[in-house]
Amino acid sequence: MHSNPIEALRHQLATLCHAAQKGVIRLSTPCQVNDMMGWLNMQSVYPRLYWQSRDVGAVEYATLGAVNAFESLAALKADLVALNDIGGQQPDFFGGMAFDPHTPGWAHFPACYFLLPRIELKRHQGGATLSLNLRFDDRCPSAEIAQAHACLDALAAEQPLPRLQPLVYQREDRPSQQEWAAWVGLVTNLDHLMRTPKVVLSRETRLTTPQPPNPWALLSRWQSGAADCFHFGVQLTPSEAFIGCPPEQLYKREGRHLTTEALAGTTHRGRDATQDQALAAELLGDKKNTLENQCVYQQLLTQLEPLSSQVQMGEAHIVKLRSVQHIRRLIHAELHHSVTDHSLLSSLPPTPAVGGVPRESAMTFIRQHERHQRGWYSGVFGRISHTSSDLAVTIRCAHIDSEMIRLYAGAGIVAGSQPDEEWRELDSKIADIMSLLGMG
Ligand SMILES: C=C(O[C@@H]1C=C(C(=O)O)C=C[C@H]1O)C(=O)O
Ligand SMILES: [Mg+2]
Repeated sequence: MHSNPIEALRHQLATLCHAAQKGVIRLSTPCQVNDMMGWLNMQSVYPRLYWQSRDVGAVEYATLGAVNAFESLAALKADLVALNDIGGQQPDFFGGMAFDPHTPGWAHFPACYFLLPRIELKRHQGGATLSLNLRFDDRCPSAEIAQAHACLDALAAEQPLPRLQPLVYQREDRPSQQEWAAWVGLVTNLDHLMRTPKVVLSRETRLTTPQPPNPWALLSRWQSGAADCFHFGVQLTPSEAFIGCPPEQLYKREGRHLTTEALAGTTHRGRDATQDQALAAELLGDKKNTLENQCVYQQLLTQLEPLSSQVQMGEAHIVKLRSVQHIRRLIHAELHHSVTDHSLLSSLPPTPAVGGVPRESAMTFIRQHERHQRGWYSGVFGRISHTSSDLAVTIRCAHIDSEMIRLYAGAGIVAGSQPDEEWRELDSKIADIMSLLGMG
């Protein structure tokens, strides 16, 4: 990126008459960028965050710093209401949530964390825009302006991402395959199935390595092979990153209109088109996989019913990803006027795509058995604003720190689940990222 956009923002900031300002002020300028992650990787301001939704040609966001950060949905909601009362442009908030706020998660990841970025680089079909957010509330306005100046001064030029090197690592799975088989046995025990028809069990795969890869270089490669997925990355601090390419939407809200989906039920990809289609047809007709999907849509319909004036569900169809295929059903709803992102995020996650049915007894099983910390795996990540919100379920993801990469995968255990098949399903869910790590 050239220095002119930064100059342009400096100029706007210098001529801003802050005495007359209230709420969030956004200064923007057009700019040029080649590689959003190549830009992000060079910056020294944290948090560094990347988000791109799943739709074709979806806007890409790369953000730096935080004007505000919220560690509870209630605090975020209060702020959205306050800003809307002031009027004017309504900003985007970015962030995520852990799978289970009631168990200890990852050390530096709060159970809920959404931020209003200081700097936002946005790439859309027509080009790119660099924006600077300022906030005029009870804080000292001149300190706010000084901080904004300091942030602009810290911006560095984009550079190509480093090359990925083939990774040398030691692998350790938690649970082991043997423990996994025992858990699947417990969940598929008839008595247990009567009370808890589905539990999504998960595995943490630790890859210990002397030199972990650059998370942005890895995400960039991963993204290029995962076109039909969401793409996200976040570094709250320099030493840790959480990245992923999830195929699953938690929900998208445009005004009162909500779109969500039941994505569950899995098979692998075929060797050729004929085998691939045969596997897809088999998946759609399979009893165990149909049940996995049904558990998800039934629960979503039940939860949306009191929040909506109308709920509709589409036909079951197949989603083909690089290494797996899934069953999906889309759901549309018209939300009642009182329903906010706070209400949606308080009721929908964790969906039975990552938790189970009934939710509480599935969670109890998971809390009693899983010894790894899921943290933000199988949680939520995305963008929230007054007018529209867009959130993914954080599956197909990796946590990277200075010593290891942690990969996560889960599988819905229902009547008919076989331990070895479900274990293989876990492996196919991490196959994309494993091949990138091996290849360098
Ligand atoms: C839990 C994950 O995926 C979920 C489980 C699936 C299944 O068991 O068939 C399929 C998609 C998701 O609902 C994961 O990828 O980690
Ligand atoms: Mg499954």
